[in-house]
Amino acid sequence: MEASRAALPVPGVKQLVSDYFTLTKPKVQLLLLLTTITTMYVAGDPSIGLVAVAVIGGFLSAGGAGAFNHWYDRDIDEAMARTASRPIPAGRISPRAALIYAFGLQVASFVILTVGANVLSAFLALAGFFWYTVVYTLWLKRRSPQNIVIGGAAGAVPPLVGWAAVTGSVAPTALYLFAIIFYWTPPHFWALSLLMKNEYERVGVPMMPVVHGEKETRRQIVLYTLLLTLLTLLPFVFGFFGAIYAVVAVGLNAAFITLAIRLQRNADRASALRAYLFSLSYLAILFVAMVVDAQLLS
Ligand code: HEM
Ligand SMILES: CC(C)=CCC/C(C)=C/CC/C(C)=C/COP(=O)(O)OP(=O)(O)O
Repeated sequence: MEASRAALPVPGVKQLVSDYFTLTKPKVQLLLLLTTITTMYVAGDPSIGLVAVAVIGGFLSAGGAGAFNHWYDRDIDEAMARTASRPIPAGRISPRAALIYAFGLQVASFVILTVGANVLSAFLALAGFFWYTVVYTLWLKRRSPQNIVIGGAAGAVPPLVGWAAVTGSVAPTALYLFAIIFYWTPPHFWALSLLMKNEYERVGVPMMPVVHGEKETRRQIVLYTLLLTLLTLLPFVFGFFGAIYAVVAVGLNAAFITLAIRLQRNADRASALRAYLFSLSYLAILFVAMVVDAQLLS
């Protein structure tokens, strides 16, 4: 017993800090927070202090949700090469500590947003946390190939948090931004899921390519990219944004549709990877274009 305990690696402080940071899914957070910050400048003229509050509050909430996801999925993460070295399956953080950390981060987020911004932004972040933990992670991820369509709504919440922090309300423009991320998520994730199909199949997660096949997944990617195109041009039609947004949106959508159609025709891994990587730039550039447009119009 003593011998096996002695054989376990004892993580140093640096490793531990890095592991707790990893639980928050920091790279995904970069894009989530970009959508929060840009939305705040579309909504109005926030102080740097308010932006900092929204960034910290948003990070803690989404980070708590990410930690919860690491906690619940530790069994399947252990069985997949991509995720086996994550802090919990690798044994560097205990499941109990991760779960306490997850709720601790969400509580901190609620307090910071309530005190530093307003209670509406705090409740919206809490709703995002609930949706990602309960609706996506606990309920849908292992049950339905529609998991990321419905569950993906959590990732679309950050603009609502940003908008509410600035204005104290949720206006139609904020709902449009929510809808854009909602329709962007399926092509973003399904392109990647084509590359991870075998692993998902092995651990029994019913992602689209596992349940309906790769051909149908590629068809759905084209379909959602077309829906996303229609949606991203609507704010322009309704006069929310001007010419700069329109030009950028048309260019981005043309590129995304081209990549989606190429993926459908070529059906190879390189095309799937290209579509996934482009999806990240697509969302970042679109949201930055909104700010440039909104700032120049005002
Ligand atoms: C249910 C919805 C979503 C699912 C299932 C999903 C899934 C994934 C997966 C599996 C990865 C691969 C990288 C990894 O292993 O962590 C990834 C990468 C990424 N996702 Fe998503 N995603 C979703 C929504 C979002 C949203 C809403 C955003 C931001 C607005 C986002 C931003 C990113 C970014 C920035 C990366 C690249 C991270 C890296 O390079 O490691 N995702 N996503
Ligand atoms: C406002 C708020 C609290 C939002 C939270 C939303 C949030 C953290 C979205 C992240 C989306 C994401 C990385 C999903 C991957 O989960 P996965 O379990 O399918 O991927 P994995 O296999 O890499 O763990």
